Amino acid sequence: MLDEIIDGVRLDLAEREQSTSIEELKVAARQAPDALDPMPLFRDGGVSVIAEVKRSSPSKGPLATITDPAALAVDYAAGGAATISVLTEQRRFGGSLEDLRAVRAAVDVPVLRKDFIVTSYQLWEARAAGADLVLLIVAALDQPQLVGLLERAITIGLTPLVEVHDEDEVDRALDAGAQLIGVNARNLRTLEVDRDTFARLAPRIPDDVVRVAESGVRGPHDVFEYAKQGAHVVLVGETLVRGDNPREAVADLVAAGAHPSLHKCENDSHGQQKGV
Ligand SMILES: O=P(O)(O)OC[C@@H](O)[C@@H](O)c1c[nH]c2ccccc12
Repeated sequence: MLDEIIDGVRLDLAEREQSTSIEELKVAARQAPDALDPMPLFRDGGVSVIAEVKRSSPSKGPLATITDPAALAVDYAAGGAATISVLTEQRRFGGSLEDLRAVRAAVDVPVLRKDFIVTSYQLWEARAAGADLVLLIVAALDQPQLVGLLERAITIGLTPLVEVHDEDEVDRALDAGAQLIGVNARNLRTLEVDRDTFARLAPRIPDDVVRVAESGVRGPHDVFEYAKQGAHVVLVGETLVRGDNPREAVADLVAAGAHPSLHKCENDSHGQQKGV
């Protein structure tokens, strides 16, 4: 599935490159407000929630009718989301840069461009649209591409969230210098979710790196479990867009990640709970 998605992404990209030059994007990026840094909040005890604006998925088709992505993002932020993720991939996820711009204009928290990034043109697009973070998927990139895009993202002022799904990808992310690593429970090749992925890979990620547990979070219980396994951040899409009160749903997830028994001083060096 990943290769097909990326083929589509490249076709759409070629079209946008026809209408907007990278120079134009650089001008727009310089005019954008300074990027926000999400890292201090992510490192700040408790478990932060990244709430995602997600219209469709390749595995499930349409998830929800989101008529107003900005209003949804405002609800997420009111519920305590530390960052809003916006899917901008069009063909399989039904997203757009328009959604990203609308969300950016509506909230004060950092915004993540969630897409299949393969060229620096997309990084400039993200910054020009007001994004603060970008996703870089290790499985979609060879090592020189990953290193190049990661360094370029940082130069542009973007915080890269580097996504991994197995041991080898964790090592590649660390070698590239990633400071923010997302473990995706969903295998993007088969689209299957395995919630044990995070627990397996987390011990490989050093404590000074921020660990994000991505995908398959059904509710507060999963946040609590991921927190016990050493997650600093959880990224949640489907559960939030399908529910009927996104503000409360985010607040419940935030509360689960702030549970007193998860307090940092009770954690050992891998963030695993001691004796509880
Ligand atoms: O809807 P879920 O299962 O809560 O998952 C959210 C997010 O992790 C998922 O959308 C995602 C993770 N990595 C991606 C890469 C591309 C597109 C989408 C994703």
